[in-house]
Amino acid sequence: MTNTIEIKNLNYRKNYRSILEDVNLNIGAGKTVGLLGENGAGKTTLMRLIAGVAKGASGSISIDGKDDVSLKKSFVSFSEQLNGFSSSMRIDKIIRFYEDVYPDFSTEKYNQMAGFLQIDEGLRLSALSKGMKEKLVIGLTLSRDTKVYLLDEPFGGIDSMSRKKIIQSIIKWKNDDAIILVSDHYVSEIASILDEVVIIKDRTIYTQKSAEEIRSKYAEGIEQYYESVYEGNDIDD
Ligand SMILES: Nc1ncnc2c1ncn2[C@@H]1O[C@H](COP(=O)(O)OP(=O)(O)OP(=O)(O)O)[C@@H](O)[C@H]1O
Repeated sequence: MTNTIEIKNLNYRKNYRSILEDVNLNIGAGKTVGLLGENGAGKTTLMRLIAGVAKGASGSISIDGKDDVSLKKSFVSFSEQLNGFSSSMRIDKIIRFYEDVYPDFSTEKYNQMAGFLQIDEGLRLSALSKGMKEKLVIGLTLSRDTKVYLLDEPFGGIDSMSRKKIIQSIIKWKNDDAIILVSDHYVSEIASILDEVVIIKDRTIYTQKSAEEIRSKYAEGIEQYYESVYEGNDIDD
């Protein structure tokens, strides 16, 4: 199988501080991967680098063998927060913007998700709660047809019923060969759909393991494994 995301010797500094060091990571086509790490570990930074939003790293990040920033925009759908939009903008205008900017954006797919996201398109951004904004970001991100979806801590403010529905829709709509990388501090709800787990610790990729391997070693599953890594007592080969 081809490696759809291939990261080699990636180093990134910001304001004279090292943020990521010697990151090497391969993610195969079709995988749903949990990117875990404590606050400030570098999850968002790594996603911004993969999406081509953050620049200035050394090393390489290629998607389907191509390391070209302009192509990344068409290959990667990244759940950026809606900071670029004015808070007085109406949701329907934001959706029209996505339709114009991303030729792969499917309004039909968005409308299907909107059924359970229950976001009134007539509202202005400023009228949305934290959880409603997060739902909108997820809906917009997943409604594109791309090779890679990056969901950065997507569920923080979302109630558990909606989380479950969103997770079901991820399974339903994901193309077989698309990659989903989803970051979080804890994983209990998404654990069931993960094929692999990647943990960032000490500015680098501490481990990448298949979810199956973790489940076979840890009775309580991925959450327990993640905690044991951070407590420094993971059972390893
Ligand atoms: N614009 C910036 N300028 C300087 N340092 C930054 C900037 N953005 C992030 N950092 C630093 O980079 C490190 C990684 O931050 P990042 O946001 O990628 O972590 P994270 O794992 O996503 O954290 P969280 O779970 O809290 O969102 C942190 O130490 C943070 O202070």
